[in-house]
Amino acid sequence: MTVNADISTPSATWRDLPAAQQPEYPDQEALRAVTADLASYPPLVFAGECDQLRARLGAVARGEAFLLQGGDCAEAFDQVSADQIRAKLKTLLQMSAVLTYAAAVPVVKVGRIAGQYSKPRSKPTERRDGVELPSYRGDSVNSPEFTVEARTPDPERLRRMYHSSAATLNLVRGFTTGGYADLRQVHAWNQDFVRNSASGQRYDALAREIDSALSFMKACGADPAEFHSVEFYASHEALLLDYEAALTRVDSRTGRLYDVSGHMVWIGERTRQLDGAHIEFAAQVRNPVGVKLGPTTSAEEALTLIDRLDPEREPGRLTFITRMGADRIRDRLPELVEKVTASGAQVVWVCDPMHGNTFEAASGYKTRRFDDVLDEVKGFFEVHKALGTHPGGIHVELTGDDVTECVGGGDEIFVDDLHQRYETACDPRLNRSQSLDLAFLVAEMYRAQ
Ligand SMILES: O=C[C@H](O)[C@H](O)COP(=O)(O)O
Ligand SMILES: C=C(OP(=O)(O)O)C(=O)O
Repeated sequence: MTVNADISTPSATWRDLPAAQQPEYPDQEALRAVTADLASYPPLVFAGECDQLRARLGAVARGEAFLLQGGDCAEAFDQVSADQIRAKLKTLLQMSAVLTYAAAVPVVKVGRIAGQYSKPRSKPTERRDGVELPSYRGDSVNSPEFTVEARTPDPERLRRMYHSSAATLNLVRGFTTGGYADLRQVHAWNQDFVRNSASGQRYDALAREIDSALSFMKACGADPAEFHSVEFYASHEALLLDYEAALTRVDSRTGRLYDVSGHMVWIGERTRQLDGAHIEFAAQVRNPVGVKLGPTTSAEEALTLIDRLDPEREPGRLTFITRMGADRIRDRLPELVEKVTASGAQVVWVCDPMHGNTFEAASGYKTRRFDDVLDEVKGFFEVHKALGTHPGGIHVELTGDDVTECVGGGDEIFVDDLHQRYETACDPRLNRSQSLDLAFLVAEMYRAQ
């Protein structure tokens, strides 16, 4: 049971600090009314579930499991449909089956889902044909159309974010515990895909092996409950502090604060200032938290983040999601890992191979090369191997749809193909085939490790 946190209590110390990347709402009274309503709504997740994820991530920190975290760059309100949610889940389940079976490691599955509606932007405004308007900041803030009305931040969108997250989470819970995620469905997840895709065919061969292994185990009398449902957790960037605070509640079991908008929340590269509101907010809640670390992060900053966010040095509490870029990871990561390890902290190290590898194609589309994504993951594994530390997982932007947003991959997408199905609301995502390719390659790297 959780009860509302009084957001004017000392736990709201973040309110006195500068908060980067917040929308400028023209109607503050409307914002207050919406957040007051949100504070009265039921939690989207339970504190006990957050504790369970923290324990699972503790196993990752100790080198006993691998984290697969993935989903849309930005979820969109008009894509809260059964088909879209199932496609994302199916892709993550397939990737997880590949990693579990081919790398023989337990996989902790966390979606960028049911709350990933807010985007930090490089520039506060966008200019087109001499007209300047606020940038699109995700469906929780405004709308992508280039009109004054669409781009004006509207606090009512926070309410839609809550309801969209609730609907998504409800379906995800149904899929993951109601039979769809049963390992015996390992073929079914691939049915619409296998015929015309190299990665689909490779997956099908693996699914056949899994099937035989399951039949063998069943014949031996082993058919554990773990094979019939999966533990799946929801995560998003805790960007809009008004929303996150309205969903922060006191856990009646422990008296501690939990952000019940998602199981895990992370603080982005653009909002992780040590003296800023986001880190202060994350320090107050008991959820497992992540922090993105870009290529300019110093070892001192990483150590201070540990002191702030994981003072009890609890494995699973803090995940560092590095996003250095393929050309910098081998230079930048070793010092961070070495100094953090020397400090005695046991954080989860995760590689986001997407955000340091974005570029604009001549056609104007933002894109990423599959080879750069792969190279960053390779660099991540190399660094951890050299230091004897655990490459804890990957964090990827992906979709279950056959979009053409990133170039390369086994079923190669060329720069000239980008226009065919470029559907992301913000950054380019791996499509289903590229996601599976990545899972197979990561599994190979993990085994070699
Ligand atoms: O997903 C991450 C950021 O929101 C995104 O990379 C920012 O993109 P921009 O540089 O186009 O603002
Ligand atoms: C904005 C994101 O990443 P970063 O903070 O690493 O730029 C993101 O993961 O959506």
